Amino acid sequence: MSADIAMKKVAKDFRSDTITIPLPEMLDAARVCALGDSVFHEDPTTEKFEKKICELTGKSSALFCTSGTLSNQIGLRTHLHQPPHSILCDHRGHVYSAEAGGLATLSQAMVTPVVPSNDLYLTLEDVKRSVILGSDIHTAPTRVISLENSLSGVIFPIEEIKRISEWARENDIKMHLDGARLWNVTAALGCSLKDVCQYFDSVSLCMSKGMCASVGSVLVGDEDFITKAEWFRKQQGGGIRQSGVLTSQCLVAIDKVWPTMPKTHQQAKRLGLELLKLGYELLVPVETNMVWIDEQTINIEKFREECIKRGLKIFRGRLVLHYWTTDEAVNEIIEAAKACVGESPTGYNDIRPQYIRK
Ligand SMILES: Cc1ncc(COP(=O)(O)O)c(C=O)c1O
Ligand SMILES: C[C@@H](O)[C@H](N)C(=O)O
Repeated sequence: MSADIAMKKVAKDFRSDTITIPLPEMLDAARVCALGDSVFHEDPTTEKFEKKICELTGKSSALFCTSGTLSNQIGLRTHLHQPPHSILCDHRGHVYSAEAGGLATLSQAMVTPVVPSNDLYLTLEDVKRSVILGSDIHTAPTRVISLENSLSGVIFPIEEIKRISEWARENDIKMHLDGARLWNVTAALGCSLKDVCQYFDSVSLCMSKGMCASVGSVLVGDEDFITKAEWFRKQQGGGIRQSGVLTSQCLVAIDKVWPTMPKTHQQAKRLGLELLKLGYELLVPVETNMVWIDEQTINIEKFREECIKRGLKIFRGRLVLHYWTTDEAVNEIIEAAKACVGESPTGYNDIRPQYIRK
């Protein structure tokens, strides 16, 4: 498939930002980048990328990983030692709901999934209500609090992160952030990655979603943490060789894609507003690149049909916008929604992305 055809296809794909394709400049960079064996730390491009990520996040070490699942799971495993232990996270959290049970197998960890009382993000009060402290032999004490930012496209307020982080540190609990879309959050807030990462012992950032690289994520933390995480990466088969063909794309993404995210967010806000004008409701506010239609206010099957007619791809009520989304595609999905006005709603809301493929 030619690049032009690929770009036209992805422009109309609202299923996820995982479907994004590399920019031509990324593939050009991959073709000419310096290469070496990155298991021996001899791939100059990957060393350069990891150094750049350290500068941006304020962490002393970084580790390129081939997926967000890998970076999350080895990050959480690295914080853990001898079971019984548990991880506290949002009940919708990807580390818990969509990483194939990795916490149970690789980390032998129990999970405390918490429903946020505000339906948007966890508060310190939510955490305190569910955290497991002490050493009662009936329990698996909480060793890590794992947050996600953004989650369902919603920004986790930094003030609340600060409150949770300060309390966690007082109680000797580690903080991990699944920052798969932290690029979107910082672009929306106009803040730095450091501003958010400072409250966490480890952060996983995805390069293959809104950032458009074909593969990859990166885990950051202090030197001892990343040294141990690299061990688990190797154990899980993630020690790859000339990774410069991938990290060269990631370096271009930082310069060429990250700065365009406010435009994507504006497109999402416009789409959300037009849907509200048509009488539909949204499950969460549009704060970054996701629009969640409340499926109890739309005939989701009719909507899917109208999208297919227009060559648009969706799963269900979650609509995800990205670098390749065009204004024309946004106009077309609005027209598809318009064609459903008056149809009796039939949907239900499953807010876990991996279950919205039906
Ligand atoms: C919030 C979040 N974290 C982690 C991941 C995992 O990333 P990957 O698909 O690269 O394993 C995803 C989705 O892919 C995600 O949406
Ligand atoms: C489905 C899930 O794994 C993916 N990260 C998405 O949000 O589309």
